[in-house]
Amino acid sequence: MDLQRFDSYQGGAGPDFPEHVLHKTILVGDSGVGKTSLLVQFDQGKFLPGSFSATVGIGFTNKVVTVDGVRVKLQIWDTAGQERFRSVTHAYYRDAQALLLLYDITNKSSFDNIRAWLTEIHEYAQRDVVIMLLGNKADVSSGRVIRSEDGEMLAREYGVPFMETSAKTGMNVELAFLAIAKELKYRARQQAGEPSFQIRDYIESQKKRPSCCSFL
Ligand SMILES: Nc1nc2c(ncn2[C@@H]2O[C@H](COP(=O)(O)OP(=O)(O)OP(=O)(O)O)[C@@H](O)[C@H]2O)c(=O)[nH]1
Repeated sequence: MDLQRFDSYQGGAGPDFPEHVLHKTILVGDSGVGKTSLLVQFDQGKFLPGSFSATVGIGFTNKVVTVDGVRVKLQIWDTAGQERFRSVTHAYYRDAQALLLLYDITNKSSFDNIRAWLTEIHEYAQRDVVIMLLGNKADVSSGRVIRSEDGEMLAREYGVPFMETSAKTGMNVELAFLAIAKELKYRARQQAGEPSFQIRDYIESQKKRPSCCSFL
């Protein structure tokens, strides 16, 4: 999919947080894992089935989410997963506040490559960047080759939050971005007396698991 710059602001009433600041969030992972589809599902609430058209270059969508009555502006960058675009993508890591790292539960090499992605992220991104690991295409039961437990184990090893998502059904898609927004809001504006926000606990308490797929 060729990307253009397009804005879509949504969100309820409430004070902006912080004023006019866009929180840069980047979607990364191998080609075909579903980065564009995840963003389209989050932004437009739909899934575009059909033949796969790889992203060329990089583009962004602005989106406002309301967390705890506060509007958080996310600027979500969709990157091309193909190797030939890697050097372009690296340049965008530096000022990212959050990275959603995707693999495809039906594609083993996309999971095996997660370690290499994390090495790149640690090399090019800020040290305190929020990283979340997502096992996408959780709606596909018959083609599953990566167990949810394997995703969880890898995420635990790297100390990052994890969940499975489906850009097709929308499962956990909103939650992934909401959790990022909550974490960024918490980091920037912790109120006196406010309990500390634990992103992994939050995700555990909210996430939905695929109703099929416990066979592996
Ligand atoms: N069943 C299913 N198919 C999905 C899901 N997400 C994406 N797909 C399909 O997987 C293919 C690749 O999706 P994209 O969103 O284009 O993948 P991408 O990661 O953006 O790929 P690049 O742009 O090359 O980096 C498309 O045919 C999508 O329809 C999902 O959650 N479930």
